[in-house]
Amino acid sequence: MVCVAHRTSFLSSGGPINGGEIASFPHPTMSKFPEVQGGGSLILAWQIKDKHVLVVGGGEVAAGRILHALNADARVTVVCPAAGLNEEVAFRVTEKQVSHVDRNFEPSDLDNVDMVLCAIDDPEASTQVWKLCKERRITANIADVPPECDFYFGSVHRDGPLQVMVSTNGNGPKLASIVRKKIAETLPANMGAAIENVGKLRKKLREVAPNPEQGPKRMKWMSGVCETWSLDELVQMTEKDMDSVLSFYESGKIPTSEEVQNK
Ligand SMILES: C[C@@]1(CC(=O)O)C2=NC(=C\c3[nH]c(c(CCC(=O)O)c3CC(=O)O)Cc3[nH]c(c(CC(=O)O)c3CCC(=O)O)/C=C3\N/C(=C\2)[C@@H](CCC(=O)O)[C@]3(C)CC(=O)O)/[C@H]1CCC(=O)O
Ligand SMILES: NC(=O)c1ccc[n+]([C@@H]2O[C@H](COP(=O)([O-])OP(=O)(O)OC[C@H]3O[C@@H](n4cnc5c(N)ncnc54)[C@H](O)[C@@H]3O)[C@@H](O)[C@H]2O)c1
Repeated sequence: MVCVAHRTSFLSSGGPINGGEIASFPHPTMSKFPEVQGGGSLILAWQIKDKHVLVVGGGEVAAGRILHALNADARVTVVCPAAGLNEEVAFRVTEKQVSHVDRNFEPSDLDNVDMVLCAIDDPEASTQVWKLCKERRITANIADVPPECDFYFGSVHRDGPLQVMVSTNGNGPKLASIVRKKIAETLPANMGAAIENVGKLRKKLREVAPNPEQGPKRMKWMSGVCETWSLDELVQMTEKDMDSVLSFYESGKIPTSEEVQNK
């Protein structure tokens, strides 16, 4: 997941203050704190693993929703007459990647459901699904009906543990897809692999320094490694290298890749 703002360097994250300068604020409306820009969405990385997602409909849009939910390890049930399933959704049913209820939606389908994704070509029925979800306080997205969405989908680039989501907040979904492709083109091909290795290293570091009091030192050191090692070096980092890097932690030193290789 990419997070644009950084908790300790928000001043340089493109707010109203140029270049992160904290000198003086002659303009009365200027503040040393980031300007609030309402009208956005709260972009989160929803942990839906093992939760129950109900997908209403089995067409092309439903197929996309199902893939997003499965990629997040959710348990997915699709309610849709078998005759209405498109090739991809039918494949997921045959492969038992999803459970299938072979009929039109019924209110009882909402029992024990954590999230509803509705993508049907029947506006009246989908508004009914939305109303029932709200009565039962179930989080829902009705495809293409912004006023009937607790959240919108976005255009997603995926590379291993990395996910980059682009939202235009309902203004232009096609443009979201174009911006996503542009962003993806600028990323190095090995970004996902580098992130995987950093994930492993962080896990090992927590084993070496498990105490909460170590938190600030641990985070500072980990950030230092990410800044010191190039992406290619992070991709090449072996388990043995990781253990070697970790042997420097106690001293606070951040070794370069060469220092680790020569150790
Ligand atoms: C990003 C993406 C994610 C996904 O669905 O996975 C997504 N729509 C995608 C494609 C797409 N959707 C539409 C077109 C046709 C061209 C066009 O109209 O532009 C295309 C292009 C195509 O198909 O290539 C039609 C459309 N969509 C919505 C409306 C209703 C309205 O605007 O009022 C209408 C008009 C219906 C009409 O006119 O009748 C509404 C929504 N669509 C959203 C998400 C949410 C806002 C996201 C944002 O603003 O960033 C939101 C609000 C709610 C939601 O559904 O969650 C996915 C691209 C994935 C990718 O390729 O990477
Ligand atoms: N947000 C987006 O990205 C986006 C893009 C294109 C279309 N849409 C919208 O999403 C909806 C679905 O589009 P599609 O292209 O997947 O349509 P589609 O015609 O391919 O699929 C509709 C599906 O809904 C099923 N269905 C209809 N009534 C049902 C009911 N009561 N219960 C269960 N299943 C039912 C049909 O059997 C079929 O499987 C449409 O409203 C469309 O406008 C959204």
